Amino acid sequence: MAELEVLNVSAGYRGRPVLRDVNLEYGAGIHVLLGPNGAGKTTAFRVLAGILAPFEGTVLVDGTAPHTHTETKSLIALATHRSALAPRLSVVDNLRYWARVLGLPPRPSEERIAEVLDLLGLTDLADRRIGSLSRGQNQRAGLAKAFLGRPPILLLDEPMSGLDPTTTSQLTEYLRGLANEGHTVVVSTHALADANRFADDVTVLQKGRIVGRGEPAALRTALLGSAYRLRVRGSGDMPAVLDRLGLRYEEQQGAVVVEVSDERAAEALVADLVREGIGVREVVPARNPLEDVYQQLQTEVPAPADGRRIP
Ligand SMILES: Nc1ncnc2c1ncn2[C@@H]1O[C@H](COP(=O)(O)OP(=O)(O)OP(=O)(O)O)[C@@H](O)[C@H]1O
Repeated sequence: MAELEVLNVSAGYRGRPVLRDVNLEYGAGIHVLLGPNGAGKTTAFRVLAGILAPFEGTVLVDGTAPHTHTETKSLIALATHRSALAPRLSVVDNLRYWARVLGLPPRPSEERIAEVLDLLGLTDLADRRIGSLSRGQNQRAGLAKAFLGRPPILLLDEPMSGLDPTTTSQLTEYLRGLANEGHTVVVSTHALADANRFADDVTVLQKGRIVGRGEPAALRTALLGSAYRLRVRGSGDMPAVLDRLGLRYEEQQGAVVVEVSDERAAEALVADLVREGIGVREVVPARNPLEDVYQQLQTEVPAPADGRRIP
């Protein structure tokens, strides 16, 4: 396990800041980085990986900086849409090259190469030149390279983009396994449903600043207040009961969407409905809380937050 710390980091290009005063600490788990186009996610990954030096502040992995310590940098693998693989070499020869760079011994490295090829559905494409692959296949080859040396810290910039649903679900299962083994996995994505499903916590970046961090539902509450929308399906005259309870609701496609303050209020609502003789068949959040967060980002800039998790 490795701890990744980002302390008061400002960074950017040619003196122009993109990231401003970013503070984060990441340990074992799957950490999702969310933010609109241009928010600074890729820049953050380049800084975390030790590739782009910050203007101010420090990045530390278990106490040492990847920007100045090669051994520390080798604890981190970064996968972006530019896989940095040699286009004229085959997939397998690229991986053999990187296995040598990583210093993996030959026999186990051939086994490991076979494993990552299989994991990413590349076994049949092993002898194809990188330059002849489709975008999704190229993306998979870049991920295979990142996974090869089992680094304690994985930084994956939009790893699911361009992947088919089967590969996406195999990948998320693999990432969960790594996180359970103690790896630190940081993933950026625009796929909110995926993020909501696999994130241990979400960091929201907007215009280079962290504006929130936490588990998706907690983040939504912290950024948008406590309104929580539930889709309730049940028997009986639910609208009349909701009127009596003084709750705001709207009817949608055979269900009622009710606004309550938080999860505890949702539990109280179910108890009230049952007490009123309504047979509740289904209670689910009306939509992914991250969609609310994302939608809000399009309209206003929340106050900056530090990178600590919202409990
Ligand atoms: N090499 C570079 N030189 C100068 N400016 C850059 C460079 N790379 C990125 N930028 C600028 O930095 C800002 C943040 O870009 P970045 O790629 O980090 O955003 P992002 O959140 O990853 O976006 P997306 O979701 O579109 O991938 C943008 O304004 C971008 O134009």
